[in-house]
Amino acid sequence: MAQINKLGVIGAGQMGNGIAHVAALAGLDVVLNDVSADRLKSGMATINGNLTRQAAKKIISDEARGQALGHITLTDSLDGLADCDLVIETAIEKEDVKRKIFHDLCAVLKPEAVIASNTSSISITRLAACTDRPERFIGIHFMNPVPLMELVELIRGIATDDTTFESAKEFVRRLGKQVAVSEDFPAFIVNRILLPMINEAIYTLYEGVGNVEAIDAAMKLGAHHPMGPLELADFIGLDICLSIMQVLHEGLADSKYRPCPLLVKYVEAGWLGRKTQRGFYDYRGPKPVPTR
Ligand SMILES: CC(=O)CC(=O)SCCNC(=O)CCNC(=O)[C@H](O)C(C)(C)COP(=O)(O)OP(=O)(O)OC[C@H]1O[C@@H](n2cnc3c(N)ncnc32)[C@H](O)[C@@H]1OP(=O)(O)O
Ligand SMILES: NC(=O)C1=CN([C@@H]2O[C@H](COP(=O)(O)OP(=O)(O)OC[C@H]3O[C@@H](n4cnc5c(N)ncnc54)[C@H](OP(=O)(O)O)[C@@H]3O)[C@@H](O)[C@H]2O)C=CC1
Repeated sequence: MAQINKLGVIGAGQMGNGIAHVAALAGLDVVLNDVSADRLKSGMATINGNLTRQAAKKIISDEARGQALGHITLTDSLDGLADCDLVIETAIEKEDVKRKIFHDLCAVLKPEAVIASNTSSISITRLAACTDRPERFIGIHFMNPVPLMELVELIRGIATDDTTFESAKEFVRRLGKQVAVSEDFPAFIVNRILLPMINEAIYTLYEGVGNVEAIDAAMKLGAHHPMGPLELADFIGLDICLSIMQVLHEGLADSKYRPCPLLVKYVEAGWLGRKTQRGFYDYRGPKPVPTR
């Protein structure tokens, strides 16, 4: 089984910085890549902030915090990932963007390295087919926020070999997370169940059954969910929610997965949730205010 010592992470957004955070804490060398130098800087600032909070709460020691930061290097070029043992792609949930990344990555990455995608919904078999190593390609799907969530889904493509699967399992265990194995179907397990629920909450808002506050309170207090579905949608990112619903709708060809027109409208407005400071809530003031 291939030992993973050096990890590459493509995309320094909320998932990329979370994966870099937990891998560095587990003692792996991490190279974090993004197309934008500003994104790399803000990703690193987020990691630093989250590690500092964990140290302040005595979840980790100051020494562990310092060591983790020392394990992370930044690069704005895929060449910087050439000698990684495993590279996890965490760019936006658009298949054409991911395909281009894998095409360019394969040209520079050592042949024995494993490539993974953190995609929320896209077929692993299809992504693997655009690489030079479908047998060493796998879905490693972390949950958000990565430092706090226990689960990682592992998804084998049709060609993924046993060595790659076992290495990925060992990697996830080393990060202290639990594995759930999913077959390669649209949106896998967690999002196959979670996203239709969120989409239904948006329909509930669209049809005027309740307002934002009522819907979130109903599910928090009435079903004991830690976050209301609209608050959670803002947290995930409304662009990501829409992409997942589109993959479910197209992949399963069932109208029950039709993305709510209100979700489409928010994304078209650029109101993507927390990351753009506006979604079902407006985050620009001292406390989130419902937008409906
Ligand atoms: C879309 C996909 O493909 C798949 C997905 O990921 S779907 C999304 C899955 N995730 C969820 O469903 C999350 C649902 N929410 C929760 O479980 C909880 O609200 C939560 C775990 C996020 C927060 O827990 P909570 O009990 O509400 O506590 P809360 O007080 O808000 O936060 C606990 C601590 O974690 C911290 N925290 C939040 N995000 C963090 C992060 N990224 N890194 C480190 N710490 C973080 C909080 O700041 C807080 O610390 P302080 O008390 O020092 O402020
Ligand atoms: N949000 C969530 O709750 C979860 C998301 N996921 C999945 O993880 C992936 C990332 O999501 P998330 O972190 O939320 O998204 P973000 O939008 O927060 O981050 C994506 C990052 O990738 C960067 N990026 C875009 N194109 C490239 C490229 N060609 N090369 C390198 N970096 C690039 C973006 O830069 P820029 O902004 O400059 O374009 C941005 O920094 C998606 O596939 C998503 O479905 C999985 C689990 C949970």
